Amino acid sequence: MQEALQEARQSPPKPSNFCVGALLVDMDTGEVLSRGYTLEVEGNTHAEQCCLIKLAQAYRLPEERVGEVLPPSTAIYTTMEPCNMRLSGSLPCVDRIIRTKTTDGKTAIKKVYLGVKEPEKFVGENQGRTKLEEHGIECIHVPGLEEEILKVATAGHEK
Ligand SMILES: Nc1nc(=O)c(N)c(NC[C@H](O)[C@H](O)[C@H](O)COP(=O)(O)O)[nH]1
Ligand SMILES: [Zn+2]
Repeated sequence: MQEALQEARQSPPKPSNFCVGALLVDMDTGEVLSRGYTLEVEGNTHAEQCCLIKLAQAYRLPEERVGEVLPPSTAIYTTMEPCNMRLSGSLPCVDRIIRTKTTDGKTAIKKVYLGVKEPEKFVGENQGRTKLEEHGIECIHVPGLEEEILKVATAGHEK
């Protein structure tokens, strides 16, 4: 989670979203497969989305096929819980995580480690965790960095 927070610190602050950082990790080997932060990839991109896009690009695949190159027991560490609705209308990260299907039809991402729940500033209560759990994806809150994560996440918000 510390490494994800390091990523978040690189995100350009904006009043209309949160600065978030994320890592994709192979749980069997501990290898960091990809890392990203909000707005890293061009467009209005989220940290989790950037991790998936960058890995897909490395394999010359579109993001929606990234599940084909993810190990079967992948975890995503994200400083803020994945979004389940976005004001911009872009596909939420919960759906991007769920569609990382491997060839056996299961999701490659099995665990989501999150630093904080999403503050109810933009879209009210984030129901993402329920949806992830319904798809057999375990959500684990990693305590201890909440204050720092939120300070970084809201850097672009008016004081
Ligand atoms: N988990 C997560 N990772 C991010 O990288 C990010 N920026 C958010 N932010 C959640 C917030 O709800 C949305 O940023 C707003 O709803 C605005 O939506 P857009 O980002 O413009 O699509 N959440
Ligand atoms: Zn998102």
